[in-house]
Formats: sequence, C-alpha cells, structure tokens
Amino acid sequence: MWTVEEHLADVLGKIRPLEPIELQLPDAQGCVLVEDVTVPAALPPFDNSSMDGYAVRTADVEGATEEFPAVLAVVGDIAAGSGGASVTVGPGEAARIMTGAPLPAGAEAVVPVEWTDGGAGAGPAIAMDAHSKVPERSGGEVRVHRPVASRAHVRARGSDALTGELALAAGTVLGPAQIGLLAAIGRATVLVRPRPRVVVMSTGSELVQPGEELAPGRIHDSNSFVLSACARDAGAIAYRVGAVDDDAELLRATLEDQLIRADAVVTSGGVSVGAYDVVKETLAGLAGEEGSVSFRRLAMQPGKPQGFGRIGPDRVPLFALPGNPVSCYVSFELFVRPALRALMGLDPVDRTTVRAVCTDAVASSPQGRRQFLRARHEPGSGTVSLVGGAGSHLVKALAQANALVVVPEETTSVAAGTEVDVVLLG
Ligand SMILES: Nc1nc2c(c(=O)[nH]1)N[C@H]1C(S)=C(S)[C@@H](COP(=O)(O)OP(=O)(O)OC[C@H]3O[C@@H](n4cnc5c(N)ncnc54)[C@H](O)[C@@H]3O)O[C@H]1N2
Ligand code: MOO
Repeated sequence: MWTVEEHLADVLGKIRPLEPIELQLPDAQGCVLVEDVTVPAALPPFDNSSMDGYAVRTADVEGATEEFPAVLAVVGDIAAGSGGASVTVGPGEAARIMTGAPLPAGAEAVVPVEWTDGGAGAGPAIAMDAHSKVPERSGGEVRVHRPVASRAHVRARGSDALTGELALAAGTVLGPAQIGLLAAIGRATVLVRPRPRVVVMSTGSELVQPGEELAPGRIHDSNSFVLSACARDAGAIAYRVGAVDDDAELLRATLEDQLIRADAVVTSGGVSVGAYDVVKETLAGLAGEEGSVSFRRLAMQPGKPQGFGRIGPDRVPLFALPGNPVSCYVSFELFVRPALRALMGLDPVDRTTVRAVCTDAVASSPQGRRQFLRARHEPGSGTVSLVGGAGSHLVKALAQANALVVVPEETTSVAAGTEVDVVLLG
C-alpha cells in the first residue's frame, strides 16, 4: 500500500508546469503571469479632473462666498475624451470641465459644480445642465461660491503609476483587479501559463447519460460531470467525453483520439479487481511509446485503488480514479487538483486544512487507512459536523458537504468533541 503522501509526491514529481503562451486578457484570468510587466506610460496619462465642475485659477476665487461670488467668464467646455488643448484659462476665466477630462492650460484647480451656480445665475447648482438641452452653458458666466486650494480635485499625471514602474511581477495570479490594471496600461495580451486542457471520461457499461431512460441494472453517469466540474473549478478547461463501455479496444481508441487535445486525462472506474475492470487491464499493459500507468492501492478510504502514469508520445499525465462516486471525487481533490494547479504554476497546490472540533463521534475507522469523511465546517464556531456515512456511493451527503474530516491511519475511532484536521472544499 502507498501512503497518500507517497502517491501525491509521485504525481507531483512527474508534473511539469505548462509552457507559457501569450493570451488575450480575458482568457488569462486565473492564470499565472510569467513575465514582469512594467508600466509603459504614466497613469493617469495627463492631469485630469476628479469632479464635474469648473477649472479655475485659485487667485480668482480667493474669498468667494455665495453672497459675494467670483464671477468668471466661461471660455471652454471640456468633455472627457476631448484633447482640451485648445482651451487656456486666463485671469478672470474658467472652463467647464467633466470628470476625467484633461485640465486645461492656466487652470490650477477644479471647483465642483455644486460650489457654483452652474452658469444659471440661480444660486447653488446641484448638477450641470445637459449640453444637449442648454448648449449655451458652455459659454457665458459662472458664479463660484467657494475658494479652492491649488490642485484640488485634480488627479495628477502619474499619481497612480509612473512610467517604468513594475505593474505586476512574474508569478502573480491574474484576478479581476490585475486584469484591470493590465488593460489600464494598454496591454491586450500577456504571457501566462495556460489553463490545462483536461479530458474527462467515465468508464462502465452500466452508465447512461442524464436525461436518458434507465434500463434495468443501469445508472446515470455522474462522475464525468463531477470531474469536469472539479477540473473547471481548479482552473482547467474540461472536455467531458462521457461514458465509455467496458471494452478494452473502445477505451484504447477513445484515449488515442482524445490525447491530441489533452494536457491531462482523468478516467473513472475500472481500476479495482473485477473481471471487467478494463481501465486497469488496458492501461497496465501499455509499453514503450504508449507510456505507462501504474496501479496501486492507497492507504486511504475512500479512494483505495488508483492508477497514475503518463501516456502517449507526449507523456500526458493520466489519472485512473476509482468509480465509486465519492472515491472518485475525493481522489480528484487530493491528487488531480494539485496536479492541475502545478501544471498552471499555481502555489500552493493543496486545499486548505484547518483544525476544528468535531461535533460527532466516529464509531469506527479502518485501521491503517486515512479516512476522509464528508462534513460541514462552520468557520464561525470552529466546529465540523459529519454528513452521511462512510459509504463511497453516498452522493446526496457529498452534495451537502463543504469539507472532509481527516481520520488518521492509526486512529480507529474519534470521540465527539475531539479536534480534527479538516480539508476545506472550495
Ligand atoms: N473485491 C474487491 N472489490 C472491490 C475492492 C476491493 O479491494 N476488492 N475495492 C472497492 C473499492 S474501495 C472501490 S473504490 C471500487 C473501485 O472500483 P472501480 O474503480 O473498478 O469502479 P467500478 O467497478 O467501475 O465502479 C464502482 C462503483 O461506482 C459506480 N460508478 C462507476 N462509474 C460511475 C459513474 N461514472 N457515475 C456514477 N457511478 C459510477 C459503479 O456503478 C459501481 O457501483 O471497487 C470496490 N470493489
Ligand atoms: O476506496 Mo473505495 O474508494 O473505499 O470506495
């Protein structure tokens, strides 16, 4: 028997991060950057207004009040997106300016429109008149009711990022804010490790796709759906092949067809000791260029029988997971997810493990095997409660779980109220 750690070490030892590729920004989300990205030009690229208001010279509005406003001639109207170069604010002048529009020459600060009459001559404005309705507001006069400090409501060129500064370091995982920064500095593509393409297939002649009628003795294929969802959740691109009958030739042909689009292959079923366990039968016999897959028993429950190896000329990692639905899911979480994260260059590769007080007793746990029990973890109270039993077929309980309670190899029972290790799922 292999320990969980030995099997994981064997898997991770055979995984190399995928070669970096240049991806469009939206496709790079969740990926690891493999280049240092520097800021090519100052951000913001020009001094601009942070308010809808009037660009003024501060001396002109010194001492201004509502009763004794500074009356300024409006010499321009600067919308965001306009160059603004044609406008210069001289003494006694102001330019109407919108949030994000470039500060015109001569102006030192912006007074928000609420500190003015907005050009309407009827006391403090609450907003500007729309240009489409009152076009004459782009000229005329404005009464300013309050003084303003130099550079007030001005966002200085380079106040966010300076030219040549490091925007994002290699190794950064690109989340929404990082994607936003890259877009803001004008990058359309970035060099990242791509998402692995994972081919998922169930095996078993008893399997029927959801939506189809069940004949006697047959069940719906759930593993290919779980595994595809797990792969996507781990950041990979999943190709769900569906179910392949227990037929060695068919399995071999399907794998051969699928390898072209796979950075990893995950199968479920057919790895135990039955007479129709064709995954084991087929893959254990690979030789030479075909690669090799070894089958072993792990000291864990669920998930005892496992196959792992690399197949085809490109040595694509292949995980042959047990068919029992819970065994299949737990095996993915413990071994495949870390491998996919390693392919993406993500770190850490493992799920988070915390300590929590188990509110339930575990009456018996197999000696010599690490048991993973489905549970609900309550972070607020630091407790964890078991859901369902240890049976590897209990998919309803699995769907209620958000964690796995770990019962160590040499522990055969756990009293309620004991602190245990808990693997958090998601
Ligand atoms: N004599 C022994 N029998 C078994 C042993 C053993 O040590 N000695 N180990 C048991 C354990 S533990 C596991 S886990 C399973 C693993 O079996 P296989 O990987 O060969 O899986 P199958 O036999 O194909 O299926 C097992 C079980 O799961 C159901 N199944 C399979 N695929 C799906 C799917 N895609 N969706 C839903 N359910 C699926 C299948 O119908 C079986 O009920 O072996 C034990 N046996
Ligand atoms: O390992 Mo099986 O996975 O115990 O049901």
